Amino acid sequence: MTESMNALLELGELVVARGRKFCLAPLTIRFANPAIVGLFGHNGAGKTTLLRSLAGLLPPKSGFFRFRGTASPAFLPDAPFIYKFLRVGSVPEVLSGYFDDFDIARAKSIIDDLTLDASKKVGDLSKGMEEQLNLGMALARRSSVYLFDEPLAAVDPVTRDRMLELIKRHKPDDALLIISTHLIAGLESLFDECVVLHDGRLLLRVQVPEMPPGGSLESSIKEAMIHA
Ligand SMILES: Nc1ncnc2c1ncn2[C@@H]1O[C@H](COP(=O)(O)OP(=O)(O)OP(=O)(O)O)[C@@H](O)[C@H]1O
Repeated sequence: MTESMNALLELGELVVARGRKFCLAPLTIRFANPAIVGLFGHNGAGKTTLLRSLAGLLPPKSGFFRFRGTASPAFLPDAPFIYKFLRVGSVPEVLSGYFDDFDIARAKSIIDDLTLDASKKVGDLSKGMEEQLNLGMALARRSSVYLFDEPLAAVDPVTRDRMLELIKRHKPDDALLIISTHLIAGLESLFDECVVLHDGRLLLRVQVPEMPPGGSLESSIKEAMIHA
């Protein structure tokens, strides 16, 4: 097997158009190893476009992406995807009908971890609880690639920490997780690497463990974005 075929995710000269004005420039990136990758960039940089395209929801104009084997990615969109009329306790059973790779036992244990009331309707959860449920159910899929679009945008700091714990506990060790976010401070310990987009182009890719001693991830990313 060639090195290239071994990558968990590989993008080759990927171009995705969004509307008439925006285009992800040809993106060539290879994610060889399991990791948690932060996807950064200013509003409109193309983060959602990239993740939706990798999730199979926006066709490439040209170029390619491929996952290792026949894996399909577990995608968490930026708006809740679980029907609000469902009772929390019935969500694992229902989602297992949608996703072949859904792990009902893991989903139930995540719901227990979140101490959510199984008899409540999803629509009656607070916004933060609903976000946690959606994140948890995306993690309950058995995939080698997880794509999470801004899961931490609308939650308070305590809920955010619980969601980070959930990710650390339930992300399979051998999987790649790409998570788009505007938050950098406080998340440094989560990321193995960071990718920054600017106007659809790859502006920066940093391996967090290779940062110079005393170097701040936040200032490196901000510097790159300011001088782009
Ligand atoms: N449905 C759409 N139709 C046309 N253009 C769109 C659509 N959605 C997004 N765009 C455009 O695509 C570009 C990239 O948007 P995208 O949502 O991918 O950026 P983003 O980095 O996720 O931004 P944010 O941080 O604000 O979520 C923007 O110029 C945006 O205006």
